[in-house]
Parts: sequence; structure tokens; C-alpha cells
Amino acid sequence: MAEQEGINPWGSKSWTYLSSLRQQSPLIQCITNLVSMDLMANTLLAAGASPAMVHSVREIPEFTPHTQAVLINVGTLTPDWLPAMKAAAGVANVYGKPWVLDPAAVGASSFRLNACLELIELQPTVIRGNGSEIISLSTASIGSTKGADSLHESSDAADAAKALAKSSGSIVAVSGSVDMVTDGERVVGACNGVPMMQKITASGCAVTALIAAFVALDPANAFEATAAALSVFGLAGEIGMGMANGPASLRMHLIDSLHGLDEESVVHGVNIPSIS
Ligand SMILES: Nc1ncnc2c1ncn2[C@@H]1O[C@H](COP(=O)(O)OP(=O)(O)O)[C@@H](O)[C@H]1O
Ligand SMILES: Cc1ncsc1CCOP(=O)(O)O
Ligand SMILES: [Mg+2]
Repeated sequence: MAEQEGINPWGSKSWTYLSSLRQQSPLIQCITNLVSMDLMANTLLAAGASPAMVHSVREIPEFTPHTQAVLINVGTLTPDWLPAMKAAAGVANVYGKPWVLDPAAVGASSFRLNACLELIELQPTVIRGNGSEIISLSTASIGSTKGADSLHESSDAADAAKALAKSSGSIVAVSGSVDMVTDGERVVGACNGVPMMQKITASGCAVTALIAAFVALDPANAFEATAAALSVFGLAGEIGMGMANGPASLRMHLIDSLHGLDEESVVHGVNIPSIS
């Protein structure tokens, strides 16, 4: 990817991902919680991808091979859903497709924690959670919980994220005021977004699906694709916030803004400071 002198390379990189997404429209299989399905599917469509909420274990052997990436989110996990999640991750691995794990509310119970640890054995390409979720996973303990919301800032989870990336081999992303992405060695912080995005339920789930879509385009560079997806989503939130009166209208304007993002806004709006 060409880098112009004086211009933050993340801006043009992010635009390349977004414009490729619009051209290629990858099929993203989402096995996700009942709260997030609508926002997740609309986020993927607005960005240019093609979502499919296909979660029956009976359909996975036929359907998953056609997808370009799989998203697995345990937000409303029950014992009947886990076999489908494991089957989809397994098929993705066999067919060399990336898959992304969202450990939503992993600290809620030992059932959910153990399910996530079993899924991590199946080598997700990326794991994206909030600070509390990444700390729970990294320490394999449930501790105190606020369900799907975070008790921690993303910076509180910096060491946990690095340790989890090293132990799992996955790229780990922690969302918050700064979205942190690490492969265990490299770390970048994506600074786009507005605090009110936390007041839209499933905004975290939606950005994890967008990560799956970006990674589908460039599985060999999942670190870069993850940071770009987080920034692009945050930028859509910033632009949407300019038209919003509260969380409900932000939800609508964020989706509209994601759909309408142009090269100028992305190249100049993506805020991922280079770390020297
Ligand atoms: N304080 C904040 N300032 C700006 N953006 C934020 C802030 N907190 C969360 N976000 C953004 O909101 C989205 C959801 O993140 P988060 O609320 O951490 O996830 P979750 O819903 O899984 O807890 C992400 O795109 C993140 O960057
Ligand atoms: C409220 C809730 N409860 C279980 S899953 C879920 C949605 C959480 O979505 P997010 O973590 O993206 O805010
Ligand atoms: Mg949330």
C-alpha cells in the first residue's frame, strides 16, 4: 500500500480497506446474540459487506464454506448454541477462513468463561472485547462483572491483552475511549469514537462484526485490518454524533455515516497515532 510523505498511513490504509469492502462485499456469517442481530447486520450492510445470521448446527457444513469470514459472539449463550459455534469455527479453520470471537459478558458465569476458553482453543484470528472482558479471558477468571458493560478502561487491560494475544496466537482488540490492538508485540491505539457509542446496545458487537469483514479482505494482515475497522466505525460515530440528539438518533446517524464515508473523511479522519 503506497504511503504519501506527511500523511498518516493509517488513513489511506483504512480507506483502501473500506473501498475494497464496498467492491468485494464479502459474505460474513454471524452467530451472534439476540440483542445484536439487527444492528450488526445493518452495520455490515452499511459498510458494504453481506451479513448472514445463520446459526443452526445443521446448516454449518453446507453454508460456512461459502463465507469469507465467521463472527462468533457469546452474548446470549445457551448450551444449545455452543456446538454450532464450535462447528463454524472448525469449518472456518478447515477452509482457511478467518473467524473472530466476541466474548460478550464473558465474566458473567463460569459456563460462559469456559465456553470462550474452549472457543479460543479453536484459534480465532481476532478476539475483540471491552476492558473487563479481555481481563476475564486473560486471567481465566470471572471476578466482578457488570454483564455486557465494562468495569474497566481499555488501558486497564493493556497487559491482559498482550498476554492473551501471546497465549492464544490471536490478534486481541480492547475497545474503549482508545481502542487498543495487539498481536502480543506490536500495539496500536485507535482514537476515533464518541463516549455515547457505549449507550447504544450492541455497538461493541457491531464493531466486532466489522472487524470480521475487514479481516476477510486481508487475513494475512489481521492486525492492520482490525485497527482500521475500529477506526472507521469510530469515525462514523464521530460524524453521526454531529447530527444526533441522543443514543437512538446516534444509532441511525452512525449507520448513515458509515454508509456515506468518503475518501477525504477517512484519510483525514482516521486517528491512529503512529508509535515510534
Ligand atoms: N469513551 C469512549 N470514547 C469514544 N468511543 C468509545 C468510548 N467507549 C466506547 N467507545 C466505542 O464504542 C464502541 C463499543 O465499544 P465498547 O462500549 O467498549 O464495547 P462493548 O459494547 O463490547 O462494551 C467501540 O467502537 C468503541 O471504540
Ligand atoms: C445487553 C446484552 N446482554 C447480553 S448480550 C447484550 C448486548 C451487548 O452488546 P455490546 O456488548 O456490544 O454493548
Ligand atoms: Mg456495549
